Amino acid sequence: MATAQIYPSMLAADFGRLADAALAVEGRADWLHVDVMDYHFVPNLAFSPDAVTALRSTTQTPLDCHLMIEDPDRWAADYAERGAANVTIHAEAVSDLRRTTAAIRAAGARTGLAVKPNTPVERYLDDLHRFDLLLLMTIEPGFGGQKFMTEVLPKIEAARRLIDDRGLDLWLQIDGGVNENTVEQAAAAGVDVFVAGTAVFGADDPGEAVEKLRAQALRVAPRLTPPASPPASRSVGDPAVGDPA
Ligand SMILES: O=C(CO)[C@H](O)[C@H](O)COP(=O)(O)O
Ligand SMILES: [Fe+2]
Repeated sequence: MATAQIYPSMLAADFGRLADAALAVEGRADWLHVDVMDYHFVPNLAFSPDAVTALRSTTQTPLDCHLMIEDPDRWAADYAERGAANVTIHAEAVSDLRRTTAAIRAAGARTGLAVKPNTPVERYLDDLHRFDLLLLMTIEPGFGGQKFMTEVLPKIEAARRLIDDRGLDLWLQIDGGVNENTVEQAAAAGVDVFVAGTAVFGADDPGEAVEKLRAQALRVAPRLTPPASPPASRSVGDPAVGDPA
């Protein structure tokens, strides 16, 4: 059993009112997803370390940093030191996976491995035990508001089987195009952590949008359970944060 978790992506928030956006989902969102982009790994630029520090001070919700940068070996630990509770690095960008995951953990954060839609998970089988989270991109990274790639669904199902068969302690996350029309397919395929930007911050009531997405996932996936305690009553460092039930 695993907890169904919804992570609103700050990339879709109003950049002039980021604190308000974070507060709009506080107590409803499990974590906040923060996309870090460097104009090199992806053709877009977002969320410096200082922005993470600032966001960290405005919300109780744990931060999940998704590093879409050319040199995660050099910068990943800094995001953990700035207060990210999870730092995810891209398989296509990392050079020294063992050292970089160790540095992230030493700075006190969980760590995730992200793969683009065409990157096979099988390539990293021997390293999966170093991670807490596996992120399967359901769009080509770089921009929000793209269409969910349904062709990734078999990859999600295969990853779910792999995690279960090997007994890996790994949350399975997807990112890109998650909305009311796609969340159920993904949940049924085996996802437990759903990043959603446009579907949350494009809604009239972002907090309610989070609850609706979680309810949809729970409806179709019996393996998923609701959060053990309301996200509002938890804090970073609390072992209950997002723990599988
Ligand atoms: O990593 C990302 C883009 O590379 C974002 O997390 C993604 O944009 C989420 O936004 P949406 O839900 O609108 O697709
Ligand atoms: Fe992301």
